Amino acid sequence: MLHLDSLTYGYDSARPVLDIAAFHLPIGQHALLLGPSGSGKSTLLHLLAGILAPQAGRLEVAGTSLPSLTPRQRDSWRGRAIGLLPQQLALVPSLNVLDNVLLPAYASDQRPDPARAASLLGQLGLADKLDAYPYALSGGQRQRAAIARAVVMRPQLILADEPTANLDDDACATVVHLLARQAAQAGASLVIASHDARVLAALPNAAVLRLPRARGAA
Ligand SMILES: Nc1ncnc2c1ncn2[C@@H]1O[C@H](COP(=O)(O)OP(=O)(O)OP(=O)(O)O)[C@@H](O)[C@H]1O
Repeated sequence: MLHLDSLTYGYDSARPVLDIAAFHLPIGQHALLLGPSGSGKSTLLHLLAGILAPQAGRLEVAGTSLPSLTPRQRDSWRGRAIGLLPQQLALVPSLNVLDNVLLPAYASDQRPDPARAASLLGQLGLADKLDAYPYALSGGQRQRAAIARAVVMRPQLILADEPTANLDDDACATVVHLLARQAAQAGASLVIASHDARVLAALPNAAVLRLPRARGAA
């Protein structure tokens, strides 16, 4: 599913943020990117999603070598292959919950499937919130809507950025298990970036990639 070798990335070419010798993840397995703040977890998720392009090294995701794609090809590939659960959930305030979940289809020119979106929202306990707007949801409900949006297109890989930040222990375990279950149902692998050790306890079989503290960081 993932093949990373000699992968480097820096926002400024003089100072690499990431330098990964090797990391390989078999299909269907889950991975945790662990590391302190500033170690490059979000940067790596953006590389895996094809939002950023590496400066050097091998980066293969679900059989596609990302460095060989143009930015436009990466955008189209992302729409088909990747489900993203960003740190700031990024629900669109002017769209109701159902339309927020259908957004990845509109964004990638694919046919929206409202029945599937509604069914996912039902599984996530939001059956009565399809017409609600994000402002009228609790934080946990917004997060579940964002999980539905991340899996609705049956992506090969789901990328979740700090999904448990600010959650208590019970809610933390619930969110990790929801993500893992939805990934399994969609036939997807799951990569969670986190500095929260509780995520490891909730997903004990995941492969772990630990990113070192950034050089020069306190
Ligand atoms: N767009 C950007 N331009 C320049 N530098 C950036 C940019 N985004 C991140 N950085 C820098 O890259 C480094 C890694 O940031 P990143 O957000 O990937 O870390 P992180 O491990 O996800 O941190 P956190 O746990 O705090 O979210 C940091 O030093 C950050 O300041």
